[in-house]
Amino acid sequence: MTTLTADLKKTTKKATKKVPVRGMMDNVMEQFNSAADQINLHPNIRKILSITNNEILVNFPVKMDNGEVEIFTGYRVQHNNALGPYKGGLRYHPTVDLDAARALAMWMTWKTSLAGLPYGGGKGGIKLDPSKYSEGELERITRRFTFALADNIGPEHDIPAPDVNTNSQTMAWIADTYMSTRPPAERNANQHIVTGKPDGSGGLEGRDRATGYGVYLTIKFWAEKNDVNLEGKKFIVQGFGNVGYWAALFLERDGAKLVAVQDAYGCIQNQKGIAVEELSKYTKINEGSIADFPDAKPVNKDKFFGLDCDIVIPAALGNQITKENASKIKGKLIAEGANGPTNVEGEKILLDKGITIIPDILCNSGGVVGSYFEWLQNRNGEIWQLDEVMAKLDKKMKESFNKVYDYSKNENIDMRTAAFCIAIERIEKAYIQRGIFP
Ligand SMILES: NC(=O)C1=CN([C@@H]2O[C@H](COP(=O)(O)OP(=O)(O)OC[C@H]3O[C@@H](n4cnc5c(N)ncnc54)[C@H](O)[C@@H]3O)[C@@H](O)[C@H]2O)C=CC1
Ligand SMILES: O=C(O)CCC(=O)C(=O)O
Repeated sequence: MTTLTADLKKTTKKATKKVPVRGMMDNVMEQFNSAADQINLHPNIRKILSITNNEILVNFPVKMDNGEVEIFTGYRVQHNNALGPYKGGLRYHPTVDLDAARALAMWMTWKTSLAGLPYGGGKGGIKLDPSKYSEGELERITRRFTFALADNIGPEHDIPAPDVNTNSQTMAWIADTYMSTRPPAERNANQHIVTGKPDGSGGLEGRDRATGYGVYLTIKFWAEKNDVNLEGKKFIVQGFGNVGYWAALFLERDGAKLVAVQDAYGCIQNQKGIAVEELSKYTKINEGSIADFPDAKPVNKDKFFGLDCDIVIPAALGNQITKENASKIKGKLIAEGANGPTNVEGEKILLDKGITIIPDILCNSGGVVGSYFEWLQNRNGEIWQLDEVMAKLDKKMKESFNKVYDYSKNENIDMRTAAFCIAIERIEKAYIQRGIFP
């Protein structure tokens, strides 16, 4: 008995000593609370925004190519809809869980608010590694997931979009499945149930490049404000998918030089420059991977963020820049293509070193702005041209960038806190105008 108690005590002591791993929710909540303190947010609104409105978890069966049935778990978290329907992507990745979906949904609320869109925030996905499934299996998984979610999403209620490991094909399957669940006369009026569709099926020309273009624009705007010439500037990109590829391409076209890339399969470097289109062509014949690209040398992935460069673009997953690697970063500017790539501890180190961070909710907001254009296009029965889309995107990104930049200078705070303050103040105003808190 004594021994058991002593053992229990030992275990408890050990357990309390253990350093907890920071989840994505810890980060988004710390970011939110520090902005809420800055603007002295109404306590009732702080309570509402600290929690998600709805959390949908679905388990659904799908028949695999070998005839066996596998059960998948999908999520859709709807954080807040004070400004309009929930909006945000669907991610297919082994790290998808409730904590990740909650945090990503919250970031969407701030992002859509900051961008001045009539949307709230949502996010979701399926916990799976898509590389383990055939195209046919992924189609059946997507259709089953859509069917399971169908009563909880809608073109005026919650509008999904692409994210990690989902693309225009995934969105086409979702649109097709969702529309088939509606009465025949209403089917075509539901095309805006998802954005990021292929441009032959209601998609918007330019949505494919919208996020990466927005990342590039925010870097360009920052460079202009700070008298920096992008010509010859070296940049590194983590993630060479939709966001990383397009951001790199636009930066290269402006004279900057891609010198290192990391993806899920490898990490490569060439200080003389890596040709973006050549690397992209290579990934298409190499199962999506950058590994062993002939015109670059492999690098240990733990060295990636410490490589010599001027600009760092994390464009893969969350929690990548942390207290373990932040002090090694040599770039003077971080442009967050990914959602939540820098955790709070990593950010503190970067800010102390005088490194500027263009925060995710501003930097990668070109994607959801493009999605808004697609949604309007579908709703109004229009077809927009590429040059028109890019010009409108440019204008929207510039407005957001200037708002955040000026707020940050006026209040003497970092750009993330400034972006959060602007986003939260817009939602606070909506609640107060509605008279919820007389
Ligand atoms: N697609 C969009 O329109 C938007 C995406 N984002 C964010 O941008 C990020 C990237 O999204 P997409 O480019 O759409 O995804 P994607 O699926 O097209 O590409 C993801 C890339 O990240 C790489 N990657 C995955 N795990 C990695 C790891 N552990 N280490 C290094 N690289 C890894 C993959 O190999 C791939 O190159 C995500 O954080 C997403 O939430 C943000 C706004 C909009
Ligand atoms: O295009 C959208 O609706 C949202 C894209 C997304 O998931 C994001 O901005 O993180």
